[in-house]
Amino acid sequence: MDRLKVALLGMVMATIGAAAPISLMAWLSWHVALRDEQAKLQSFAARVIERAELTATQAEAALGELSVLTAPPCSREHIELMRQIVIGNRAVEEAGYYEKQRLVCTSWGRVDRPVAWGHADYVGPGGVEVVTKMQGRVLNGEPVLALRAGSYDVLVNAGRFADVIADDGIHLAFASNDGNVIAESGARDTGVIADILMGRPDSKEHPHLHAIAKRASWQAIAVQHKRDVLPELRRQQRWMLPLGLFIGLFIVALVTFLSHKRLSPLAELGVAVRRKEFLVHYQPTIDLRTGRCVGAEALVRWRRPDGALVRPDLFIPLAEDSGLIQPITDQVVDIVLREMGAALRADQALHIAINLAADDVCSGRALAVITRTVGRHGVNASQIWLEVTERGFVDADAARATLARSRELGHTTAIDDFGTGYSSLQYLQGLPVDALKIDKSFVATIGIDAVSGPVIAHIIDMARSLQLSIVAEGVETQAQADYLRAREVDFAQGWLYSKALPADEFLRFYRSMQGSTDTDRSG
Ligand SMILES: Nc1nc2c(ncn2[C@@H]2O[C@H](COP(=O)(O)O[C@H]3[C@@H](O)[C@H](n4cnc5c(=O)[nH]c(N)nc54)O[C@@H]3COP(=O)(O)O)[C@@H](O)[C@H]2O)c(=O)[nH]1
Repeated sequence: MDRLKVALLGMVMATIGAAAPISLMAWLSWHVALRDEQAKLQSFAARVIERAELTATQAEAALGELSVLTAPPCSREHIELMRQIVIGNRAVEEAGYYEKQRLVCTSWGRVDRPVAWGHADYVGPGGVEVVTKMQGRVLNGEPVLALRAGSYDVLVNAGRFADVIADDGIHLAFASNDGNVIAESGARDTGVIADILMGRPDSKEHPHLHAIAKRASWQAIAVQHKRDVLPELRRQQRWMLPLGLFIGLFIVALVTFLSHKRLSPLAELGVAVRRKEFLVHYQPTIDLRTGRCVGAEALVRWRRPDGALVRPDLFIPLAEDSGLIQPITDQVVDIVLREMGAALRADQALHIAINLAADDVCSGRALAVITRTVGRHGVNASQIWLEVTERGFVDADAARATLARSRELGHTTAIDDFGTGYSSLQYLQGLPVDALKIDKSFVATIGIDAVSGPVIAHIIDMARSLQLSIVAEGVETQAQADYLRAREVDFAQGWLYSKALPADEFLRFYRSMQGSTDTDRSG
């Protein structure tokens, strides 16, 4: 993914990451507030049911006491006993005595107008009848409910059934299961209880919240307008919104961090390794004696997704520091054998030099990869030169073992950039190497730097005394080439001959030079 896409994706994710937790917390605080208010309504409904049951139990107890009275009906003594029972019972307002289904006397005296034994609305489990709208008997203008058993009834203020102290805005109702409202209390939202009893406010869009508690033939309903949830909502939002903001900021910081990491050169290089974005150019190696191209140095390049070609000195140090160099070496080996396999098989005098990094040399791991790949392509190991810089000798014993092993396998091993590190004659003597590449900084001094000039002569003498082949790098002028040939340096590379070329161009160059000599070239 290119940088623009990563940056865009990062921005989109950061925006979503910031907005999502804040929206989620806003949504959650609303739902938690609704849930809490719903739970509160449920507890009020349950309290109404408990209150109603207590009232009914007390009224039934009064009926039980009335049923065992033995005084002559409606006598002074009987009325007094009824009154005592009413006074001693917190739920009952009045007791009545019936003969032939007509009210004859109550706890307050004889009745002057006849009240009929009306139709019972419900019959409880113990045979107690309930009349919800008692005709003809009213207490202080309030509707009453009668419970009857035997010849007696007791009147209960219907309001007692819903007589629960609730928060402002909560409407409580006590009703029969068939939808007959018996008592209501608290704020009144006209029509809402009827809606609920008819099962209408199921929709989440309904402006009211409600809870129902049921017991036997009764139900209690607690209702509240959703706008009354706002104080609870604000309470929830007081901690949820800052939490959402904090999570949002955390996500933005995380996305920013990951995007930066993803956009870092190292991350890009990691992606390049995974996607195999590397290619190889070949810088021809010229035999200074014959002037012919006898090989090439494989030099890696990184082609980025936008097509730009990145020079190795810009990414090889990063790859070496991060451990990515090993897979890069593997890819270079694979590309070289794929592109040059046929030419190498056709001309066994042709060689390709591959650069090994310090990690490859110390671990020796690259040798196994090279051996496998070379074998797969049917190429002689001797045609693959391995170049090692002096940085590869940090672990001298490991490097020595790798060089010895590569020699056993048949590769030519060369010390690259010779002269720029700490190599000495004594040090070189102990190393199993076959060739020495003189760094281009020394070649550049030929003919112009009187002080450094003798150094290259010294390096050539030293290599000669160790019977090492010599390759001069960075040959840019004919004078340099002449000097090197006069000093019997074996090979040369440099812009005098060619820059590093793509595979097909290198093969053309190599074939074009098969018949030529250095004399031809220098004209
Ligand atoms: N571990 C690996 N290292 C590698 C690999 N491929 C390259 N490298 C190392 O990267 C360094 C830079 O290489 P590059 O940019 O390709 O430069 C090479 C030549 O283009 C340049 N050169 C060649 N001729 C001339 C010249 O006449 N003048 C001049 N100014 N420059 C010239 O020199 C570089 C080759 O250097 P060397 O390797 O020392 O022969 C470089 O250190 C590469 O080693 C890889 O696959 N693995």
